[in-house]
Amino acid sequence: MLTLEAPLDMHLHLREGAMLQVVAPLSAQAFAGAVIMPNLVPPVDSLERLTTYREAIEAAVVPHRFRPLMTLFFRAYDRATLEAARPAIIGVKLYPDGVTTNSSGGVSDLARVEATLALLEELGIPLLVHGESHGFVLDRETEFLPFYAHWAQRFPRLTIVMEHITTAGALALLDEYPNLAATVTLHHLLITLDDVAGGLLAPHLFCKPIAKRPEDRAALLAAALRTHPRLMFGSDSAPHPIHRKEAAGCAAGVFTAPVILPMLADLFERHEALDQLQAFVSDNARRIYGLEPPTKQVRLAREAWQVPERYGDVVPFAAGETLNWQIVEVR
Ligand SMILES: NC(=O)N[C@@H](CC(=O)O)C(=O)O
Ligand SMILES: [Zn+2]
Ligand SMILES: [Zn+2]
Repeated sequence: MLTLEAPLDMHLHLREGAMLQVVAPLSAQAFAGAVIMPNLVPPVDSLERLTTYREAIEAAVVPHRFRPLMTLFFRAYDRATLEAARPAIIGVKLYPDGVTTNSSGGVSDLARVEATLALLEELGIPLLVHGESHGFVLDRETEFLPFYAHWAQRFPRLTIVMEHITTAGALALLDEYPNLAATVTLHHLLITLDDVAGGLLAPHLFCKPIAKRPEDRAALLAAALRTHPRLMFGSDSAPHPIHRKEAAGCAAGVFTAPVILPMLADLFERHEALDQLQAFVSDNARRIYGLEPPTKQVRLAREAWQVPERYGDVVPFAAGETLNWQIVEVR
């Protein structure tokens, strides 16, 4: 038996409409809260849109106790806009233009964001970043690291979260600047590029940033298992309908929401690190963001269950596989 207090998913895509209705309850059952990504079409870039979206999420998760921690899509907002939004958001999410799903209209010139970063620093609003360049696909995260380093230095009181890191290099950067934090996904602790493209092409494992080399995975896993104090769990669960995944031109995103806590329990158990899971899935995030999540105890037991092949028209990670752990009680 394993009990987790207020697990948090610090990077989550819930979408809108029918998809929201299918996926939101899955996260809301298992987690006390989640950081909700703003890359809708059009993006969540005003307080009005954000409020409407939060209300749609709250309606979709009834009766679960679940706090959506909202983010605004990065724009060159003025001070008044950020001050008004501050009580309603956990941070502002920066996407370089076109680097990932629904990121068009993101930042096209990273040299021109600094006035906004200065405002975020002054107002105490964290900056969350999809940190990839437009370079060669395996080098994109590495090529972005100098921007993180530069901003961390230039804005020492700004909390900068490197979202879904996939490389040993990004992890190393964490130790250089105390105002950097990072999220890591479940799938990047488990798979490498070989799982995506080394055999038959696996569209349901295709995501941005793409899974990297075995040594990157090993470094990420080691940091998660010993729970690096500035590393948080963020699933980046990113559902797409099956016709967008099993297609010429496969959409990027892995849908892990239904399997996260059982698979994390299994992974941490296999590495004799179950005692570290609480810090990784909750305590670190609470400390880094200064969060007080709703109380929620999630109990898992070592009982086998089979992952469904589909949730609506979305194929989950580990579809059809039998997992060793399952959630047995939520209080
Ligand atoms: N990770 C992904 O591959 N896709 C995400 C966007 C993102 O987080 O970059 C999505 O919204 O589908
Ligand atoms: Zn991203
Ligand atoms: Zn994401």
